Amino acid sequence: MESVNTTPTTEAPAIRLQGLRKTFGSIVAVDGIDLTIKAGEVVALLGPNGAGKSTTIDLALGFATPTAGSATLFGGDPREAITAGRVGAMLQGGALLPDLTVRQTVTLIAAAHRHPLPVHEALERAKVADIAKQKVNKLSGGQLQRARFAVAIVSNPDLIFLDEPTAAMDVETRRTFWQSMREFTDAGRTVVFATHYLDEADAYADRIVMMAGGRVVADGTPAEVKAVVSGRRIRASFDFEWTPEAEAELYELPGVRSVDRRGDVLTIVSDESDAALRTLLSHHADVYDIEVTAHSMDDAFMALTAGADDRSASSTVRDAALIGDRS
Ligand SMILES: Nc1ncnc2c1ncn2[C@@H]1O[C@H](COP(=O)(O)OP(=O)(O)OP(=O)(O)O)[C@@H](O)[C@H]1O
Repeated sequence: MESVNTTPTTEAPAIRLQGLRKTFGSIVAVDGIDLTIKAGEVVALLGPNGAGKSTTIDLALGFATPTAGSATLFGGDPREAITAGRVGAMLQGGALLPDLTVRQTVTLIAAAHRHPLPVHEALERAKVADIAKQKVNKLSGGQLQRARFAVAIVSNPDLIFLDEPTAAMDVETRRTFWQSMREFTDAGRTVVFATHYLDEADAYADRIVMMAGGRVVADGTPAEVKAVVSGRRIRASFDFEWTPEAEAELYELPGVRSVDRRGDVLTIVSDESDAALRTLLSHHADVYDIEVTAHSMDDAFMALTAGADDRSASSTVRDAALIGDRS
């Protein structure tokens, strides 16, 4: 009788980067990154231009050799995972053959894999079934991105890397793209995507890894990253006379961090926004058009990536909160 090994195995992380570093001459593109991404996580890689996002993805895929450190996928060499069809990628500038149709392109890639999705399924999932007969060189920028997504998923990968996948997509196409991504990840697949659209990261990622100057400056859930910039913003129009005394009084409101005035609009940032608003209204019952908003991902991005080039950036949200507090 054949023996069956029923011992449970601990699944290796989808991605493990250890002490990862890459230099190009005197340029330090990636400056010592330690990152573990578990299977099933949807991770957004954020950071300003030149932060090292694309280089990190290239290193994780084994497309570039690290100057120091290591990158593994599912506990092994990235090239093994790629050969096994476990990894799909949509990279910046990844070219497709111009004279093939979308269907021919996806069919060609499917043939190179052992356990591909049926071609019609990949076309439907990427929402390109309607343009399957169109030649690649006749596609618009947004259509081309969707075709490249079909190519990335046809191997039926467990892990997918997307480098600025929605660049060149209009608002509606972006929405449709993320809907198909969400359907695709419902099956527990791991996704790492780099983007400049902070709203996308906020809406679709479980985890945000923010990079600046080749380092990780924040790593946490979208809510944790946004919480780095503490307080809420109260904005209101006012009619009262703006005097030094009136301004000083506003600084006495509970939890106030800042007071700003533009024309007849007042902005107060407070850690105790409910109490601050109540007190404000008790002193100035006539303020109107009141808005209370949480800080946005844009605010967190600005606070976390500012001054990263001085290489003093920290590596966790907790530490990064200090950067936010000081700014
Ligand atoms: N092949 C290369 N040769 C020389 N320098 C490079 C190379 N690739 C990247 N760099 C440099 O490494 C740094 C990081 O670049 P990278 O493309 O990884 O950043 P990024 O965060 O993806 O930026 P973007 O948002 O603009 O795509 C930059 O200073 C870039 O100029």
